[in-house]
Amino acid sequence: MKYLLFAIRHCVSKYRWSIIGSVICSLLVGVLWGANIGAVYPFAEIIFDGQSLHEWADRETVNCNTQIARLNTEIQELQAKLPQENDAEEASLMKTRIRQAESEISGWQGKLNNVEKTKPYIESYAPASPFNTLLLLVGFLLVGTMLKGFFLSLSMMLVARATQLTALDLKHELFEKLLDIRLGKANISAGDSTTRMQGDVGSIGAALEILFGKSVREPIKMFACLAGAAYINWRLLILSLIIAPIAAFVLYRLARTIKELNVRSILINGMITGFFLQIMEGYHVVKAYGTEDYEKQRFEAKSRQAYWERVKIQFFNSMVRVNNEVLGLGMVCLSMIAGGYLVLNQETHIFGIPLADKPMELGSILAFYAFLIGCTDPLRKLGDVFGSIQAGIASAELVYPMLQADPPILDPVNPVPIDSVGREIKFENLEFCYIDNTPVLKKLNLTVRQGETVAIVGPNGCGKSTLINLMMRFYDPDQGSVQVGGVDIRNFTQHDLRKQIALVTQSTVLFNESILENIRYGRMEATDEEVYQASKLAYVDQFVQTHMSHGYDTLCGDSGKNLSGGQRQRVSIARALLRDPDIIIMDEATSQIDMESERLIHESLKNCIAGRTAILITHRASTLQLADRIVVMNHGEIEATGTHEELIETSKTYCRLYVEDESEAKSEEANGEKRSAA
Ligand SMILES: Nc1ncnc2c1ncn2[C@@H]1O[C@H](COP(=O)(O)OP(=O)(O)OP(=O)(O)O)[C@@H](O)[C@H]1O
Repeated sequence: MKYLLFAIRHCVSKYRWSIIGSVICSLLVGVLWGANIGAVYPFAEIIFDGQSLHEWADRETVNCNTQIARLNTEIQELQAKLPQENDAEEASLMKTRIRQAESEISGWQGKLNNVEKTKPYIESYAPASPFNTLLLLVGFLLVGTMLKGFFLSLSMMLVARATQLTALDLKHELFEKLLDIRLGKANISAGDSTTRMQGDVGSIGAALEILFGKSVREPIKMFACLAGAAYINWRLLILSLIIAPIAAFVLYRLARTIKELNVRSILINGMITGFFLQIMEGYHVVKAYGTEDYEKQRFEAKSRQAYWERVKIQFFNSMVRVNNEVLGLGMVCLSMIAGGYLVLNQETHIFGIPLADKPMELGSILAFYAFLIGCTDPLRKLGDVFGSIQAGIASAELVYPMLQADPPILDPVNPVPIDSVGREIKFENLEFCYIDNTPVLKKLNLTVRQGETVAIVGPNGCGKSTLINLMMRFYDPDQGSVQVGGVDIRNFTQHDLRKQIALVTQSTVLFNESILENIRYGRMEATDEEVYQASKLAYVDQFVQTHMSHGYDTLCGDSGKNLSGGQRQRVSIARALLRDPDIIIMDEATSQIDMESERLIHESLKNCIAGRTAILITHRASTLQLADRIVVMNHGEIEATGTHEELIETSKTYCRLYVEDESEAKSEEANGEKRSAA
């Protein structure tokens, strides 16, 4: 509940007028609900007795006075007899009877006072004939019901406004947070993020809507009925409520179980979402390898697990309803037995326990039952929504810790302005591991001078991309530092740092936007003209003009699937060129580009890296030619540094990579020639 309280607090503090308005409306609904039920009394006592309100008031005045006089006489007689009574037991009975009679007198007196208080109003406003009194009551019921409906819908609208806006705020806050906390080693999967954003925020919104709606309205209605019942006979009401603590305990136990089941169900759903996203992403691999049945079975197994959790939740939710209905019925049954006994025997006590000031009339006991039955409807409605509140509590327990988590990569309190330093990049004694005790970088030292172009080569998995991840501050090193201009990059704001860098990643990430917008992502404020300029330099313009039906407005599709691998790479390079950065980082940027494009791009790359600090991770000999220096990495360490010729002589790893690469290139060239000859 602690976490849902954060959402409640937000809703109350930010949308307080809607909440206050809805509570006032709910109060009016409750009062009108109780008043409508209370109309049973005049129907039973007055109308169906063939009287008007005037006659009823007169009759009641006479009746109360008669009863008070009768009881006074009885008391006087008993008091007169008491001194002569020698039998102690008899004397005690007489004393008890005197006390009962006194209590009855106060009951009749109370009723007399009420009747006398209402009499002037009845005389001024109430119709004189019984039928007109009936019409008045029916009119009162109709108007009461219509007003109740009006205030009910107003309350629902105000609650929906406040709670849905709270859910919206939460969604925005979570989106912003997710943009920060997926950096570093925190392992928050796409499935979990999606479930938090889609399902859980909705579930919190629904729980708030119930909490400020039904959970306020229904207890008020219940309270109005209980107040009505207590007004008629509070002692009988307490007797009726004797089973309430047991029901409350059962409810408490059920609440815990339902919440735990909801947490489990949400986690399983997160897993299913993650699995589903993965299958949709790797759809063509599934088709190509014919693993549809295998994936179907895996999906069915996970869905079945989720199904069982839902079934269990529904079972316990139904138990809540049963519990509430048993409570409501138990209250009515207890009051029926006790009240029936009092009315039928015209008694005020049961087993010596006083349950009424005066013997109850049929109208009073019928109104009392009506009020208790009036309580069962809110109880049933509360039972129905109880599960949704528990689901909201469970969702809040998953969403709020995420919102409150510190981003793994933090900006410094007093950042150094990045413009005040040079652009030399230094990796100093760098150590890093993704998984504990599995070092990926081992005391790595490397300096890239300002304006220098360094190519990094090395076998798969040796840590080249990790180096880039640390340079971009997607992760912070375990030991050592990455420096720009001699300053540890942790002293710059992340925004400032990344603004100086254009990154072209291994897997080209494009969004399902137009080609124009995908390129503009490099610098959001760039004009169309600047985008076209960068496109020409990266040879995007070439294929846009010839292959794209809607030119630069052509959509790239999910993850850029409407473009070929090489085209995606070129869009990505255009994006980096548009950024006009001080530092360029390319991770295998040219791997998917055909030979002709590669040649042209290299020309533009040459211009692009001129005067800039550049790190190129590549295996391609042609790209290596752009580098001032080549660094060979192996097993998370720098194995050798030098020019191509030097490394051929000094580095076995480089020699192996380069020779393989060269022979690969040659065979590609030969294949190309064969194809063109054919
Ligand atoms: N997010 C991650 N969690 C755990 N281990 C990771 C993660 N990313 C990379 N690794 C591991 O770190 C090691 C270095 O990976 P890295 O991507 O830096 O290699 P690389 O030199 O860029 O390889 P390649 O040439 O194949 O791109 C690998 O053994 C890899 O399995």
